[in-house]
Amino acid sequence: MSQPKAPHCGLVAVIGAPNAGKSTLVNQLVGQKVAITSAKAQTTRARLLGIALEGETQILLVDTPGIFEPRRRLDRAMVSAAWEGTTAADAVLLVVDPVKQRRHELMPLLESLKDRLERKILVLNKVDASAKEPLLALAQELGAIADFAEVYFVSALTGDGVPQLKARLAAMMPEGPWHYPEDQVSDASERLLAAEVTREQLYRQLHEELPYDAAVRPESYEQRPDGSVEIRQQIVIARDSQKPIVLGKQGRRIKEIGEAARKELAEILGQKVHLFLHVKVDERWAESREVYEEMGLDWVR
Ligand SMILES: Nc1nc2c(ncn2[C@@H]2O[C@H](COP(=O)(O)OP(=O)(O)OP(=O)(O)O)[C@@H](O)[C@H]2O)c(=O)[nH]1
Repeated sequence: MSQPKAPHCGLVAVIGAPNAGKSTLVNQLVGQKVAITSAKAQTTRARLLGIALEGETQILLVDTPGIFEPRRRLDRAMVSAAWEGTTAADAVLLVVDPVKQRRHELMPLLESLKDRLERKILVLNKVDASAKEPLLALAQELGAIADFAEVYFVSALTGDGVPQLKARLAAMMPEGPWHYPEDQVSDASERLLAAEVTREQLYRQLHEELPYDAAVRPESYEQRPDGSVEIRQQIVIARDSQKPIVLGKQGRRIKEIGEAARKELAEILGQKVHLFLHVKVDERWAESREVYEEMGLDWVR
């Protein structure tokens, strides 16, 4: 792998309450879609890493799942993945939505930041949707709880303020060789990314009808000689009664989900995509080690 003359490389952990805009910010910092964003909270299950480049510096971003009260095993695994990603970081970004502050989720995060040695940066996001004065007051209030090295006001959506944040992050990264080739923006395998895209469509199209009880498992991912890619995935649901919801009348719903995911994938991968979806009922999927590992999560007791 070729390296620049004076390479710098470091890790930045991105934490925040669900829906604060972490995925959107990572995408904006990287400059293209890597992490999957959605209006529904807690959708980030797999740990995806965004890689941002700024001059000779590579910034590795750990986009963590929303941290919340863990109940099921799956939830505990998400929380553990979130924190695992933040242990050896060179900086921690706390992303806050100043409008919907979700204090019950924000406060424990702020508390836990107190003991952390990394450089802490407060990012007040969504400035496009909030008034200025309360923002300053909020920055002061949160700054009194955890000791932030810096505060940034950004809009991850429009990109406002993000270049400044990125330049500053780059300046904090230690000297060291790049970990990834220049053209790589994510270490998530394409299989996993493809499953994330389908899962996002599943949630987007089924809204509240199918809360968190579904997973998308990658089955196969094969390059065809004609330059296209054939992707097979399983939509795993917990109950038989959910099958008609996913399939829709005469299979129309799953067809639409597949079509939207296929289009998006073709765009991201830059090649023609053949996507095959199958629905499988597995009552115990949320307790299955295999499903966890496929999603890039560790199995926690
Ligand atoms: N107006 C506005 N909306 C934003 C901004 N950043 C993110 N959003 C929206 O907020 C919602 C949540 O954004 P995500 O990036 O998915 O949030 P997240 O923190 O990764 O969420 P989890 O995966 O649930 O932890 C989405 O609907 C985004 O479009 C912003 O700067 N301005």
